[in-house]
Amino acid sequence: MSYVFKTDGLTRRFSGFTAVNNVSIEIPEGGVRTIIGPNGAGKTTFFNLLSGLLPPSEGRIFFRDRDITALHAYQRARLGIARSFQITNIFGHLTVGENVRLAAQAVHDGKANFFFPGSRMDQVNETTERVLHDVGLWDARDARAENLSHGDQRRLEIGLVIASDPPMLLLDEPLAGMSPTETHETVDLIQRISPGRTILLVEHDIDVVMSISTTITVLQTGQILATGTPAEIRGNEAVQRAYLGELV
Ligand SMILES: Nc1ncnc2c1ncn2[C@@H]1O[C@H](COP(=O)(O)OP(=O)(O)OP(=O)(O)O)[C@@H](O)[C@H]1O
Repeated sequence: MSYVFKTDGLTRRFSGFTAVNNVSIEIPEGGVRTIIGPNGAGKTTFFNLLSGLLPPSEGRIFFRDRDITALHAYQRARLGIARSFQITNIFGHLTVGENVRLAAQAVHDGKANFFFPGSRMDQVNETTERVLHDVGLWDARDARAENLSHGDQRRLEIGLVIASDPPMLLLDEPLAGMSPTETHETVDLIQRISPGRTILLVEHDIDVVMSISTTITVLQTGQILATGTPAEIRGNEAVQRAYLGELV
């Protein structure tokens, strides 16, 4: 099977505490894979290991057959592994359009590049426009980013991530703090940008998880408890005992 990510015995310890414990997983190309689990199960640590924010204590990580274990986060980003950073990436004093334009410009060399030929400028303009439409912020393009609602800032953040057209997106709790309307719009956005990409999500909203995921992986105390379709996970007794309880 072709996979985007494969981990082999991935382990991360913090001063003797094992947050991710010997996780071996293959994430196939395409679809939405959601990681769920109780608080402290190791979901964010697992994300940080995949995106290169944290080095593993043990184990290896492969991206499309390439061993990326030793690569830095920026090197992984250049391979097309994009991760959202929960608004911290947004420049509040710039407009929404300027934020997206900077992300579109930064695509090739990993840093903002203000000097390039006209043909590249056309590409940047095109990408900026497409992303603003994709994330539903075209009408807000001239607003300062800091004046957006929380939900719109989260959507802008997703826009910055997709500006580089990455094949692999890691979204850590993209719905956190959103109103029901914002949640609905953002779920819709994730579904619209998912064709042709692999999306890896950490999400707590179990209704959203069940409706949006192709496959769900359940982590518990740093280990994989189960992997399956939403229906399989819903019907899994071990998962119900450990986590879902009366939620489903
Ligand atoms: N930098 C760190 N130093 C020490 N312990 C850490 C560190 N990062 C995470 N941990 C611990 O590792 C465990 C897993 O944390 P992690 O944030 O990965 O869990 P999570 O499943 O994402 O939880 P939540 O759903 O609450 O966000 C927790 O017990 C946490 O306290």
